[in-house]
This record gives sequence, C-alpha cells and structure tokens, in this order.
Amino acid sequence: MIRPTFVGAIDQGTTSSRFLIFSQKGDMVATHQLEFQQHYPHSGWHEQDPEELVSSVEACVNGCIAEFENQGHTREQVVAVGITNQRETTVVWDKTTGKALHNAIVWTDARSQELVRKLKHRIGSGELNSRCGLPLSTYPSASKLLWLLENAPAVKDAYERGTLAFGTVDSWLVYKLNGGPARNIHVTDPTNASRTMFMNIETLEYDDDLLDWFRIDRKKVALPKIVRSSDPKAYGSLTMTALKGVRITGCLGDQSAALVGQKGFTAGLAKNTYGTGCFLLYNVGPKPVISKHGLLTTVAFDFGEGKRMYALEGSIATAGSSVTFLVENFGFIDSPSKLSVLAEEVEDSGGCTFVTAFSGLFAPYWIDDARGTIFGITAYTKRGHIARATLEATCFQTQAILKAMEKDSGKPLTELRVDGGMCASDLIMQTQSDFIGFPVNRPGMRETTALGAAMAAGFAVGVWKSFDDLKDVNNDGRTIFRPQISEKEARKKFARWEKAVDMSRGWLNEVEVQ
Ligand SMILES: Nc1ncnc2c1ncn2[C@@H]1O[C@H](COP(=O)(O)OP(=O)(O)O)[C@@H](O)[C@H]1O
Ligand SMILES: O=P(O)(O)OC[C@H](O)CO
Repeated sequence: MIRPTFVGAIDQGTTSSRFLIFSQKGDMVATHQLEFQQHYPHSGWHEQDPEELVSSVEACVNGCIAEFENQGHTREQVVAVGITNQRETTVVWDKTTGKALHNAIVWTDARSQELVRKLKHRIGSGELNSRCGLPLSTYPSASKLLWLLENAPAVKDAYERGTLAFGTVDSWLVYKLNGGPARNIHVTDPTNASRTMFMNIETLEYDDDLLDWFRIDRKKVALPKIVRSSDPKAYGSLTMTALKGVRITGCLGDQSAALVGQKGFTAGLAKNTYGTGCFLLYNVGPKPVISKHGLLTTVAFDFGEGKRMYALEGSIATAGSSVTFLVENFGFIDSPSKLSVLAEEVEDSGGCTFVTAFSGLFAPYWIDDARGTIFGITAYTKRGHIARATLEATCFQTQAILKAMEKDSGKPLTELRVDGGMCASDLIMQTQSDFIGFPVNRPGMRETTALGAAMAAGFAVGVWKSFDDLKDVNNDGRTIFRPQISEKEARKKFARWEKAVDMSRGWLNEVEVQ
C-alpha cells in the first residue's frame, strides 16, 4: 500500500510556537502549540529566551507527531519540514560553543531609539531605504545588533574575538535543530534577510556599503548565508525530536509565509495578518518597488528563477498584543476571544480613540516618540468603549496603510485576504470592511502562515511542482465581510483617528528617551 505523504511546518511566532502537519491537499491534519515566556525588563524593552524558542519548537514537533500517529499515520510519512518565524527578532551566539550570548531582542523592542536618533544624523542615512527597502528605525535587526555590540559585554567580547554569530530566529532555529556547532549550518532566506537592513534588496546579497555604514566588520561577525526560501539541501535536517533525520527544505519569514499560504503568488494580490502585530503584504511582482508613502519593500518569496517576487509591506507594531494587554494588564476580559463580547456591549467607542503606540507607531507613520494614548475619555466611558477603541486601532492603521499602498502602486485593492489570531473575531473583520469600504475575505483554515512554510518545503522535494498544483488548496469555508456603513461615515471616523495620531506625536522628548 502506498501511504500518502505529508509536510510539516514549524511556526515560531511572537507569542507561541507551533508545529503543524499538512496533507498534499493542503489540509491541516495535526497541530501542537505552546506559548512561551515574554520578558519586558524595562518600559519599551521586549526579550525572549533563545533556548526556550528552540525547546518550545521541539516540544511542539513531538506533541504533534504523537497526535498524528494517534490518527494511524506514521512519522515516516512526513517527508519535509518548513520553517516560518517572527522576523527581525535578533539572536546572537558564540559559534564555537553554540550558546546564545544574550536574550533575543524582539522585533517590537524600542530600546535602540536613541541610537537610531543619532544614526539618522549620520551622512547617508537618507539613502538606506532605497538600498535595503527599510526605513531606519528600531524595528529592523540592524539597530538591535548595534545596541548589543555597544551594551552587552559578552557580545562585544565575542565580536572582538571573531566568534560572534548573528541571526534572525529562522537562522537560530536551523542552526540549533541541526545540532549547533557540530554541523554549523548558518543560513537564512531572502525574506528574513530583507528585514535586517544588511541585504541589498536588488541583489539579495549582503551589501558591503550598508555594513560599512553601520560600521559592522564582517570579519568579526558571522552573518547567515542567504539561500533560497525553498531548497532541498541548504537547511540541513532535524537532529533531535520525533522527526530526527527529516530534511528542512523551506524557510520564510512569517508574513511572507502567510502571503504564500494565501496563494498570493502573482502581482496585485495582498493579505493582511492580524497576529501580535498586523502586516499587510501586497505582491508587486519580480522587481522591488520603493515606497514614497511610508511602506517597506520586502522579499515576498524566493523559489528560484522566475519564482522570485517582491512585496510592499505595511507593518503595524501593536495589534493582537493590544488585546492581550486588555486581558493581562487591565484584566478587562479573561481571554482574547472575549474582546468582541465586551465590545458588543456598546454600540461604538463612545468618542474614544486609542492610539496603541506601545512601541511607537510603525507604517505608514513611523513616529518613534509616540506611546499608547487614549483620547476622548469622559465620565461616560465604559470598558466596552475601550475594547472597541482597541480593536478599531488596528483597523484604522490598516486603512491608513491601504491608502499609502494605493498611492505607491497606483491601483486600489478590491478585496483583502485575512488571517492571524485576531481575524477569528467577526466584529473585528466587519469593522475592518466598514472602514476600508470593500470586502474582507477570511479563509476556513486560518493557519495560512504555517501552510505557506509547508508549501515552500513541499516545492523543494516535489510534493507540489507548480503553483497550479495548489489551486484547490484552502478554498472551502471562506467568510466574506462586506461594508455596512457609508463612505461618509467611514471618512469621518478616519479623520478623528488621524487627529489622534497627530496629537500622539512627541510624547517622549529627547530627555525622556532611555
Ligand atoms: N478572538 C480573538 N479576538 C481578538 N484577538 C484575538 C482573538 N484570538 C486571538 N487574538 C489575538 O491574536 C494574537 C495571536 O495571534 P497569532 O496569529 O497566533 O499571533 P503570533 O503569530 O504573533 O504569535 C494574540 O495577540 C491575541 O491577543
Ligand atoms: O508574530 P507575528 O505574527 O506578529 O509576526 C511578527 C512579524 O514577523 C514581525 O515583523
């Protein structure tokens, strides 16, 4: 009997790690998920333990395989594994010992704000964006690595001794899952490398001028080799877990993976993922487009010649994390899924606008001196109003990003494909459609990020041979949300949001910046 083949996907997100197994039809057959600890040592700082990222992934693989085998399958049916990950989060380790030298600095971490402020005065700062696709800010990995080199003695020492290795979470996982220094597999893919500020967005190679500008000496720090997002050999294989020996053949930053999982293979398609943050990626085709309106240029995926695409990206730093904040810091609700219930106790936000700038505001505004601010509170304000204002904040920022995208691309979008934890809420998706004035399309199977990683891995080993092989994947159970308010009303709400954004500028002055 020929047993069907399956592909596994490691999804290492900001708040949890997951392992999922997909059939050749793209159906998710087994999954295991674990949350891990977040560390906030100071206001604006956000760290994770690199060892815990690895151990949570390994536990997820084992938990998922147990479930898979309970269904009557065998682990040998999993022929390849893909990795997708939170991007920009920076890990540094000693390449001789394989040990992390500092906690991972998470993409949301704003500690490098002062450093970035100084870098903005350095000659040539204005040219960085067109070379690497990213604005100089606390968000990409570059400023996080510079901060570590200036402030973490162990990192500085390893740099001086030439034993320092740098990577984003994909590189760290691949390195550790391959057994660390024994094999020393130190690689990344262009979707992740395009988030560092070290890669040239045209050539997809490290750019010596960029590294020189940041004063990073390549002889003193090992950077991961940039290889394709789908590759049968470059990523090695798992040396531990129930899938020991299985090859890792796909690697995509999570937002690129979601675009792939939503089958956004051709120019003009877009998706918006509402996870810890929220990220809208719009496929612009095989040539990069540099934004003039506050968006990022990123690699959508690199599946080899003729299958390499770029995207314009709108990044929102705080989305699902604002919901978690209401749960954990304010105790308004006991789980994120109750947000909609609380928000539905009231008809609207009662005049409140919440600018959820916990790490400053990202696209399209890039205001690093703003912090979370609620406007319009009166004696009338109830928790439900704040809940509504919280969910509306992500929808307003998405609306602002879409306006910028329309200006950059010259083409208005007519439908938004969505996924991520927050999109489970019908109220949020309806609000989104109301604000943007066109349909929001939510798939039945929402693990599109993991599906994208599985697709990248499956392409490398011939599980799928062309995009056309995937045309029937994840088409069932879609929900379409259509606008229910007038354009005039949406415009009025948006004008109030823009006013609030403007008023949130400059909250942190130079003296207060850490
Ligand atoms: N029903 C819901 N309504 C609103 N927010 C939700 C809901 N379910 C989950 N979330 C939010 O979604 C986020 C988790 O989404 P997920 O896509 O798993 O994130 P990540 O990949 O960043 O770890 C959490 O921040 C959580 O607060
Ligand atoms: O973990 P997510 O889904 O919020 O995604 C994190 C992004 O990759 C950060 O750029």
